[in-house]
Amino acid sequence: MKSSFTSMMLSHPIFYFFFMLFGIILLYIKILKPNDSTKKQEKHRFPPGPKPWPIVGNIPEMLANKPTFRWIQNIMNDLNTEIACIRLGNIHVIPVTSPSIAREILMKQDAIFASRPLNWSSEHVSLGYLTIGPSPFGQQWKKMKRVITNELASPLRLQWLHDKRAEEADNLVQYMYNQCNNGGALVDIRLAGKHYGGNLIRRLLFNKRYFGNGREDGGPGAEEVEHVEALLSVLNYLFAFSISDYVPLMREFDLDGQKEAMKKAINTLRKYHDPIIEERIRQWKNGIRTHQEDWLDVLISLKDANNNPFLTLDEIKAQIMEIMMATIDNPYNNIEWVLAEMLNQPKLLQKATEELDDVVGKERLVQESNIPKLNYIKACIREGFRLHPIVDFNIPHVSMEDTILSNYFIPKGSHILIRRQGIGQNPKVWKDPLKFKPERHLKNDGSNLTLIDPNLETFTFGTGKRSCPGITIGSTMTIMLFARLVHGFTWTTPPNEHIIDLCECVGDTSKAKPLVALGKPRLAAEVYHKLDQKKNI
Ligand code: HEM
Repeated sequence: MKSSFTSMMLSHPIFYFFFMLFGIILLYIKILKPNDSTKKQEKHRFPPGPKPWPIVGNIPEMLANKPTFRWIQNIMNDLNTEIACIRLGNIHVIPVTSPSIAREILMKQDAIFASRPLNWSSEHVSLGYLTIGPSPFGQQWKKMKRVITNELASPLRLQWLHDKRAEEADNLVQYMYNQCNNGGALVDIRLAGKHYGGNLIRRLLFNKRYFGNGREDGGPGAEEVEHVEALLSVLNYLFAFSISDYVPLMREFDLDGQKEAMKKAINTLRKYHDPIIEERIRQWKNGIRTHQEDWLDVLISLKDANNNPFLTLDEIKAQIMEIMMATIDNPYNNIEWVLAEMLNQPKLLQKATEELDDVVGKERLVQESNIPKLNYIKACIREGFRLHPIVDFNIPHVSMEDTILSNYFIPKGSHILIRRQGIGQNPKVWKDPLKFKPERHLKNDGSNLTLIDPNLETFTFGTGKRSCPGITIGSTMTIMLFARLVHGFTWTTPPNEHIIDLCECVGDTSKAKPLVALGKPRLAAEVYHKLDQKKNI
């Protein structure tokens, strides 16, 4: 009875009608019916940008218009837009110059935009995404972020490292004094700033300033010059718009020569770092070392729940290289620009000096404990970060799902490039955006100023999940570097230069010519001589 009913139904035309209808519905749901992403895309357009070619997108224009960051700046200026879309291969690259869109990315939609792009250079430098900066959002990033935030850069740990920082701030003054104590001399400020940063970070990580024999006058030896240049060179090649990052078929090739140059710089760094790290691990294993003295000791001593080392050798090596790189570039670039701008407006320099004399006096050197009272000094540094960040593009963020940003469709996998300089010089946000005016950062109530800008109108450290974990140490270093230079010495333009040339490099946002200024000691001679005595203790 049952089977005759089934066969009757199967032979009935209505069955075929419903069968076809069901098939069509399925087809519609699976293929034809727009999914969420297509719906979003239909309602919202991509941000404005140049029309892409099939497959390669805008790569041909990118290759014809080096440096890429200036090409992107020009596209945004021509389109008069604060958000754009440039297709490189099949990747949507989204540059942004508006603080409100940056807040949407890093605050409102932080969970969506908290990843990083996968590419050859970051994979290579992080030994396969073992470190924080270039790692995509995930367990490894969380593990290493906790290590830096809780173990290395916590307030207690930074307090523990105070004397090492003080020692390098003293060394800076002594090195400058040695150069100009005979009635004044021309001093290379960029060199001094770079090596203060290099000395400081080597001191914090390895408890040493010099890899080699060093120099009596406190300046960098050949090894330290090579070390700092290699750090800067690796930074230069990270996220440097290599074609192979956008066209997967090209991954194995080195068309722009970037891979070779980066490998060379990484090998230089490993030549200096690895023997120290390996020897130190041996010392801890053999019980020769039992007392923590620096960040390397802290990293080696971390233990998991079973009392095994928490970090592998590769994790320690890669993370140390990343910390070195993260520390080196921002402080020296900032103070070089700030001093250059202020040499062209000597009244500002005078105001900064007066603040230091009021707060510190002239009988001793400025110390970290003075920082809360140095609001004008901090305003100058903030103004430097606004106008002259070391690179225009922040480290790229990657969208982990399709989303809408400022009413535009942003597909999953897009690379978001928040333009630090674009934000800092945005005329909708800042009056006279190209003028160096520290006063704009001062608060009327005179309360303690910091270098952080929670509104992201100056994009210095970012915010949200991928924000900088080195804010305190980075701020302290930059402030101390600038304050020691201004408090300890008078600075004027070189005799044959009435005005400092403020042109930027074509290839990046650094000052085209290194700043050289005429320096003279301005404190009592005993203040500098005391440093000599300390050294001899
Ligand atoms: C004045 C000095 C510094 C400035 C201006 C600065 C700025 C920044 C910025 C803008 C970012 C990217 C934020 C984002 O992607 O949205 C960043 C990330 C980072 N910074 Fe700094 N930084 C400084 C010093 C340091 C120092 C001293 C350290 C290490 C102790 C450090 C470690 C890092 C790390 C590990 C990241 C990656 C964070 C992540 O991807 O989760 N930075 N920094």
